Parts: sequence; C-alpha cells; structure tokens
Amino acid sequence: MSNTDFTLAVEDLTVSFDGFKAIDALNLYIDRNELRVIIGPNGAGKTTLLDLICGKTRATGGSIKFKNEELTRMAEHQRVRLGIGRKFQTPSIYENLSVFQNLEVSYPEGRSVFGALAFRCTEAVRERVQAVAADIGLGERLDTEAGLLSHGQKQWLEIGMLLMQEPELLMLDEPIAGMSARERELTAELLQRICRNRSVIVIEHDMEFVARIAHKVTVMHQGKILAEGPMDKVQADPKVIDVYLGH
Ligand SMILES: Nc1ncnc2c1ncn2[C@@H]1O[C@H](COP(=O)(O)OP(=O)(O)OP(=O)(O)O)[C@@H](O)[C@H]1O
Repeated sequence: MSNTDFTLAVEDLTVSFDGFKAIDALNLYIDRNELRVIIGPNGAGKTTLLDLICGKTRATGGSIKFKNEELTRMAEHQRVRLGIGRKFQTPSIYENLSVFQNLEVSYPEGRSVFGALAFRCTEAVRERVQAVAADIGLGERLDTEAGLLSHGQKQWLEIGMLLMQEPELLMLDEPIAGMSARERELTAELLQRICRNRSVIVIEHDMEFVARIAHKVTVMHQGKILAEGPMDKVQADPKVIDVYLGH
C-alpha cells in the first residue's frame, strides 16, 4: 500500500474471534494534530480497534500504518517506542509515589537506564516533569502522594505519565468516566491542549463532551464504520440516529 501523510492509516483491518468479526475490513485515517472521537453502541468494536492499534490484540488481516511504518506484526512495546500511547479506563498510577515520582518513572530513558550517570540527565527530567505537571493541572501538587489525589486528578496524572514519553498518537478510552462536571471541563481543555502536538483518539459515550472536543467523529457499528465527519453532520445522520443516538 502507498505512503500517506496521515499519522495513522488503518486499511482493511479485520479481527475475528472464533469466526466472529469484531472488526470487519475497517479503514480509518487520522491526521497529525487531529482529535478524533469514536462513538458507537456497546459491542461496536471501539475498544477492540484501539487494542489492535496498540498491539494488545493481533489483527487477523489488513494494515495499520503509523507514520508509514507497518505495525501489525510489531510487539506492543515496540509500538510504544515508536510513539503510541494508550490509556485504559482504570488508572495504573503508583498510589504510594508522589506526583513527581510517578511522572519521573515514566520518563522513557529514566533512572534505571542511566543509573549513577543520571545527574546531568536529571535536570532534563525535572524540567520535563514540571512541564507535564503544569500541562495536566498538577503543577502545584508535585509532592502530593498520588493515592491522595481526586479521581479526576488520578486520570490526569496517568495522561501525564503517557505524555512523559512524548507520544505522537495518544489513545484514551472514556477519559471522563466518573468525573465531576468541573473535572470534565478541565479534561476537555487538557485534551484540546495536548492535541496541538500530537494526534489523539478518544472513545466516548457522553455526546456533550464529544461535541466539545471532537475535530471529527467516527461512528462504529458491528465492526465497521457507519458514519464519519463533523459532529453536527454525524448527529443528523439518520443511520446514526437509528443505531445509536436514538436509543
Ligand atoms: N478477546 C475477545 N474474544 C472474543 N470476543 C471479543 C474479544 N474482545 C472483544 N470481543 C467481542 O468483540 C465485540 C466488540 O467489543 P468491543 O469491546 O470492542 O466493543 P466496544 O464498542 O468497545 O463496546 P463498549 O462500548 O461496550 O465498550 C463484542 O461483541 C465483544 O464481545
């Protein structure tokens, strides 16, 4: 297949589980600095699609190109190294470590690699931790034990841990689940900030939030794409109303 300018180009992607096609010949193209939201009914294949892109699940067929590199046969950790970050619904922060330490251990060439040689590198790490902490709204909480943060702050910290690796594609599964109205608002602002330097894919069910953040919306149904485009167009599409929004 040809080279593209897209950050991510998914073509003819298929995965079968015991003959059931959870993703069925799907095409998806994500631009640089684009914030794409994927919506669709339960079981549409949204999470499976992200699993295929990050390497948690192996494709049965088709192609996933990230910056024109074929990912389908690559291990999960190689995809992380190439610049793909994925946040799952349950936060996996270290509750006993401070905000600073959680971010520090997520630095890709962290202490373990440089060991005692790390002194000069430490300044760079510290600066990066501070920049990311400011980005996620935790700049004043660097010394706070992560376990003491609010639910929303824990979610932002995990996003920060991914940002430490400077991913070019960040994927988030229902990032505002369980958040207060204020936390949702701050998360929308955070996502708008972080997609300025990278592509972001978000799975979301809250349509108000989708309208607030999406550059473009992709609607999935039965492992395929049902509709795609700007939110107002997708929302007015009778097929989308029929299978998803009307319920
Ligand atoms: N490892 C697996 N083995 C068998 N079937 C699977 C597996 N993973 C997903 N499926 C099936 O694939 C379909 C798509 O599931 P998926 O979780 O991707 O949907 P979803 O759109 O994310 O739904 P939700 O909104 O409920 O999270 C479902 O029918 C699910 O049961």
